[in-house]
Amino acid sequence: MRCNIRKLFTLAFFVFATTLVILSLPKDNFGREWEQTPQSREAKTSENERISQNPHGQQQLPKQPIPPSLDRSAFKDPFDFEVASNRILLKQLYSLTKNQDLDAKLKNECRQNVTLSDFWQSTEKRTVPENDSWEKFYSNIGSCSMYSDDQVIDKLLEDLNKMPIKHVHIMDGGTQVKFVFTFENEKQAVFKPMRFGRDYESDPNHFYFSDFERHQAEIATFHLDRVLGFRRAVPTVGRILNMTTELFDKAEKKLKKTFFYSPAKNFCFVSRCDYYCDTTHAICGYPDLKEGSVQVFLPDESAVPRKHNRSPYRRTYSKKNQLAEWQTDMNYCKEKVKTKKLYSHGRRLLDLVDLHILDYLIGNQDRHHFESFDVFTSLPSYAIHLDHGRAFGRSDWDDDDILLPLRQCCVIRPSTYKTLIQFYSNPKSLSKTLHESMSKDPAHPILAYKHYPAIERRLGKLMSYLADCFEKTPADQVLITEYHNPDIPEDNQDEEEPSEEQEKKKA
Ligand SMILES: Nc1ncnc2c1ncn2[C@@H]1O[C@H](COP(=O)(O)OP(=O)(O)OP(=O)(O)O)[C@@H](O)[C@H]1O
Ligand SMILES: [Mn+2]
Repeated sequence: MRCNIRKLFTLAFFVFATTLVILSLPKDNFGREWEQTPQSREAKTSENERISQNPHGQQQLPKQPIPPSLDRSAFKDPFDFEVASNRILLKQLYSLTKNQDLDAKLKNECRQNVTLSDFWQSTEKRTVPENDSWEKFYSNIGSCSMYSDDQVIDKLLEDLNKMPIKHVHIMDGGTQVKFVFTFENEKQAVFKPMRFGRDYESDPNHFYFSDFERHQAEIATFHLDRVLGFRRAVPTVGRILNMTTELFDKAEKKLKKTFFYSPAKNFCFVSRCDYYCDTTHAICGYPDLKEGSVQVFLPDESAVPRKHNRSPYRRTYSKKNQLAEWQTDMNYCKEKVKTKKLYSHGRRLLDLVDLHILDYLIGNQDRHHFESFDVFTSLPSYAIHLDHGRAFGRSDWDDDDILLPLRQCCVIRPSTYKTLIQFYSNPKSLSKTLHESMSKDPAHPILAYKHYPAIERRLGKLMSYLADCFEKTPADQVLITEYHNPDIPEDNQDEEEPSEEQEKKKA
């Protein structure tokens, strides 16, 4: 009897101790990480599924989700994280730039801001039509920014989102699936379809040049560009389309042929392009709805020509030689960029820095070229912010190489600096302002909320790189409205470096 009681006690003690041990064990690390970042229900299920199916292997392609704008309840508080600017860094920046009159400087940034219609009127006595929102946008293209009148842009975005579509063509050029929409008024736009949910993170084993395009990155970058005051990105809006009536029925023959019903009875297409236009990567509706980005077509190049320039900060686009010269040589800007005709005098070096600041915030490693309008003959042209389909691929990682133009050249426009420091020091953060702007899009929410803390984190690092520049270079040489290299003669100013087309013709 006594023996049995002792056994019972021992057993009870053992069970109690085991329970205590189990309770005190740390929870699965993946689970904790995911609980920390704000995100949608969609992310939790797809990511947890991915991890449980394949904890250490390659990412699998996630299922195509329903257009999130149809399921707003899935999105919780986007600002469930702390934005803390570094007071010491802020103080350091204020003190290093205390003698700089930013407002006086930024007045010189754009010496002559004219619209295309005013320019043609005064130089050629030509009147530009303004019959619809496309024509209004075209005629208001400026010599210092792509647009200035928000009402014109908002109406254009509304039309891009609502106007009935007349034809759908496969777009030539580029590498991944894109359509050209022709609307009732014969005006056009570029459509990029949604492939994955907003929470999809790029596979870390994929190169930037083989990553999937993301339609939401195009929309979000248009908004961020506007929030940052650049206004050099192409207006882009979200749109949910009916696969049958708006895409299939209006599609050209060679596109129509690629439509099919999947085993799940969803209507899908493959289209034709160089990458990911095959049955395993088919784009499917739910069951007949498809979301995508609609970006206004830039004016036809025969009327408003553009120059296509290869970026000096282009990556290698090669698996074998992965690092470009600029990624290994911190003197690259001084020796190889500031000395080039295109960058030695004028606005272009500052444009390049602005472009890379934007790219850093959005995580875009794919800046191989940039285009600029070749129409304001006597005025310097700006780099158009175009092609952001590969941005917002990772929220957990920052590629500081994207900022090398700033870190090496150490120049920045006073207006850009003013905007950045305002956002960094203000209680109304950059991500909040961006969120507010994107909320106006009919397909909102545009970004998975986990990208908001990523943007704030990157802004903090950007400010710290700026402080490094101010530490090693006098502030008045960093905050400039035009760059001029005293060692390079300025005489042949209008004889610009040949564009890529000219180089190709010569070859
Ligand atoms: N909105 C637009 N209006 C006019 N032309 C455009 C527009 N968007 C893109 N293009 C043209 O189409 C080309 C390809 O577009 P984009 O760069 O977006 O495609 P991509 O598939 O990302 O290409 P790549 O893989 O070469 O980067 C651009 O270089 C540009 O000249
Ligand atoms: Mn691209």
